[in-house]
Amino acid sequence: MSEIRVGVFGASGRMGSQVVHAVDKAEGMTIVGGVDIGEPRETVGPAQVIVDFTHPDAVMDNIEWAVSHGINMVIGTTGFTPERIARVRELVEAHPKVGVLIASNFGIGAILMMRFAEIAAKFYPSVEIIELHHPNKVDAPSGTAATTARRIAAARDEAGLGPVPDATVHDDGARGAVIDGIHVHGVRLQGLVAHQEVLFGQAGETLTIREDSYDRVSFMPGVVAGIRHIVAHPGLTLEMDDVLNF
Ligand SMILES: NC(=O)C1=CN([C@@H]2O[C@H](COP(=O)(O)OP(=O)(O)OC[C@H]3O[C@@H](n4cnc5c(N)ncnc54)[C@H](OP(=O)(O)O)[C@@H]3O)[C@@H](O)[C@H]2O)C=CC1
Ligand SMILES: O=C(O)C1=N[C@H](C(=O)O)C[C@H](O)C1
Repeated sequence: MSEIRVGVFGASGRMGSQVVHAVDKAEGMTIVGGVDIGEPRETVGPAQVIVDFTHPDAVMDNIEWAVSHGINMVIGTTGFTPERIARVRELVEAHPKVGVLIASNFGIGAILMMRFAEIAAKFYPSVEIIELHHPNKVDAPSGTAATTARRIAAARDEAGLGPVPDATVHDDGARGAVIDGIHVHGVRLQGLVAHQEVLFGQAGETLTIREDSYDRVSFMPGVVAGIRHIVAHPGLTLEMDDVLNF
């Protein structure tokens, strides 16, 4: 079988450079081009899959371009609101042969953390998220924290839990951002890479689910699995649960 031809948007970035290396080493796929800001996207023209780790301000335009050129995408760039997801859904519906995978985190521990948090959500009235990242991160709160908050909120809704009872806000941001009713706190600190804690509480007990990525190499098996998945799955795939089959 022929190799999957992979292009990378954001190829010189912290993540993009790791992706180039990981795809180069992976069996059954090969790098056909990399693009950075200001460079022509046509460079990756022969690609079957484009991996995008660029910037929340750039990613929607990149998707419009790739999907309209019939190229599948694996997207790790963050900044996806429900409105942005709806637009991507429209695009892939208009190009039914194309697959787009959007995952806010490709690390296995983070994928499990989000799932575990979703399972725990219905058992605890109180919940808060703390995300901790390197200081050069462009966005806050992180995509992982936003996705976790939305999934927890959906699980709470489904279980008939009301709003989190501890959400008093009369301060200068000390209680963090609020996403779908869930408080999210962002820490930016030299020495960190990517970390998150989800704290659950009820009378007399807490549960903390924590994941730490110490090196961006931790995201690479997920990216490679995403590339293999998307060439066989047209349409929109959100997050890694279906890719990992759980
Ligand atoms: N889903 C996941 O598992 C992970 C997601 N991320 C997300 O990935 C994104 C990138 O993170 P990171 O690699 O740390 O960031 P970097 O700033 O290190 O890399 C981004 C790269 O994209 C380039 N770039 C910016 N705009 C464009 C564009 N329009 N076309 C092509 N290239 C462009 C930048 O170029 P220049 O430097 O010249 O601006 C840079 O080389 C963020 O949204 C981050 O949150 C990060 C880690 C894991
Ligand atoms: O910018 C990063 O570094 C990361 N971004 C993603 C996010 O915003 O959740 C994934 C991971 O946390 C690393």
